[in-house]
Amino acid sequence: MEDWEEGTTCSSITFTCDNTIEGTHGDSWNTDGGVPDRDGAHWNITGGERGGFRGRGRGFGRMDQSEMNDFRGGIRGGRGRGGGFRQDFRGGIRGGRGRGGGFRQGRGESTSGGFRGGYRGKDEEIFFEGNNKNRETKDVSDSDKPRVLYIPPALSEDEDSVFSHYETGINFNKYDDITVDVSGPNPPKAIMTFDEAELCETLRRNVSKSGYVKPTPVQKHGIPIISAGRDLMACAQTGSGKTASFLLPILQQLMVDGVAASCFSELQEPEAIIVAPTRELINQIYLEARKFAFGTCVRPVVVYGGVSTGYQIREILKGCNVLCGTPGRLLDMIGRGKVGLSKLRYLVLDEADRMLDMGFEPDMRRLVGSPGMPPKENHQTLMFSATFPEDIQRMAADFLKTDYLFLAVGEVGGACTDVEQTFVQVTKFSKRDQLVEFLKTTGTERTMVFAETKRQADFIALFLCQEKVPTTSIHGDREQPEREKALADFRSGKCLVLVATSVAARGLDIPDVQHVVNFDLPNNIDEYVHRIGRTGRCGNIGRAVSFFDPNADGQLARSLVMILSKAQQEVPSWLEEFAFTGSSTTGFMNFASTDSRRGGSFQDNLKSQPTADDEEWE
Ligand SMILES: Nc1ncnc2c1ncn2[C@@H]1O[C@H](COP(=O)(O)OP(=O)(O)OP(=O)(O)O)[C@@H](O)[C@H]1O
Repeated sequence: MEDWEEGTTCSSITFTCDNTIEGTHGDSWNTDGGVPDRDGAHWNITGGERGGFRGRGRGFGRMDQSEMNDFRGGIRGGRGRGGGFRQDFRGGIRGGRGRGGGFRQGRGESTSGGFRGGYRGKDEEIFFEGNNKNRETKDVSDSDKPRVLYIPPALSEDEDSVFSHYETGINFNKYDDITVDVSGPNPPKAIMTFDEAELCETLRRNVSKSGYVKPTPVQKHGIPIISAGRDLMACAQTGSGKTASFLLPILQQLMVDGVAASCFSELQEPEAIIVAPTRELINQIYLEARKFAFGTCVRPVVVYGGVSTGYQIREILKGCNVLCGTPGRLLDMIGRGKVGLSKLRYLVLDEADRMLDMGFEPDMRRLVGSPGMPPKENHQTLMFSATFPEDIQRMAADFLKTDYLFLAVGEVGGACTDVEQTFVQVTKFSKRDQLVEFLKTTGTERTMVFAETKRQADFIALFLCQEKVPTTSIHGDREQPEREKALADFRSGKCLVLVATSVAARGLDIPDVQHVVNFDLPNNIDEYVHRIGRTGRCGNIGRAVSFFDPNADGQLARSLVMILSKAQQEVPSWLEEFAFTGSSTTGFMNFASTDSRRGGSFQDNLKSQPTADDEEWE
């Protein structure tokens, strides 16, 4: 058995609203007396003296407001290991997390007042432990990466499930009115219909089975640009079909060239690599690729953290033409010699501005500098996002041929105009009540609630469960099976509310999300644009409600006013006043008006704002 081969799979846990958490291995998550850590020790979560969140027997719903809102100072404890949502709804909550990456705190250290500087975890693999029998016995210093055993459930091959999709909305045809600007030398002519794309028969059929009748603007322009062999930086609003705009021309070309997956090689050399910043997003892109490639000989594969490496290697070795991955796992596969780059023809960066900001840029440089990677002149590089700050555009040019095309559909970095944005002025102590009030108005409609931190997300989820709102949560401290289950429960409607950190802000395409609530506003405007873009997708109408706390969110006010005005939405007078007379005059307006090669932007301050969280992205 090779080093990467792992035998055991783990089961998922259940996160329910009846104040219980169940592990399917029979683990109890009752924190009475503390949560066992990986060494079998217990850390105390009950001691007020040690900053403990006084948990036992105390319902979250019965906390007073200052505790709820000030829990940052009141939670302590390192992170134990073991799968499951280490939280006791009766009051306990886990604290800091002991993992290899970033600047995270070690096990057993207090999170209160701790430095949360880990931008993203590098050593992303987590040993998912259902019980002690599965525990990794390797010396931690030898491998601080505990082995991941999780294998995702097998995907259905049933056509109905492969092609399941949601309907386009009433504003789908309004996409045609959006101004499109293509800059750069000799752009090819746009197509107006999918017929003009001259797709192979199977691809054409798959497009039609996906419910696509006519292309969106980014598809009308993006497809011929990619088919013409050009490099591309494309910016189009959230939910407007960027994924198909790169998948279709890539698959089309691979099919024309007769590319077919082969399992007769220990080294797989994909023709296309697609990278995205989060596990859920790359998995979604993979599912789209699998859908469009259905019934063809082109085989997409996905690799991302939190899943058994051995399982993913076996998947790659079955044949791999289009490899979708988060950067860490992708580089790992290349480093292990399972993936070769010499046949690479397409490199796609989805959420490209995120992939090139300070969190992922080194990995992207490592990827393009990997042995065997053809020089940029010999492959196409394609970048997509709804936001493209100028400084990132300039840096992105390093990865592109000099004659790349810049495609701007509507305002670069603008919010989706189908999302009605409202703002409620709050204090940090009134947010919880405001959220409950708001959720009373949404009935059975699906809502995503964004919180600043993982702990905040847990607290809100827990609180809403106590309020009998079926809620789940997704963030970087949840193990992969939990993350996948949370998304599945939200997608299926089992949970009407998904509380999330920024890990779910970009790209996720979940049907019928009618509302987004910014319980905490993000600290940069691009993230705001992506978050509210989880609703109002593909011509559907959505609503975003943001809690604006002047004490915390002042620096965002000017950018918000700009975003609202550009989306032709009403700007609350108090927000405008605050933006231009208050303390926010140094605010960032971190979006470009156009192709950076033309100059002239709305950027007051060109610094790209990193996402200020300690989130585990990939
Ligand atoms: N031409 C089309 N006709 C009908 N539906 C489409 C079309 N193009 C895309 N869609 C659907 O629209 C939804 C949004 O597409 P997609 O996820 O690619 O958006 P996006 O632009 O990448 O968004 P984000 O910026 O949030 O990542 C998906 O469900 C997709 O299947």
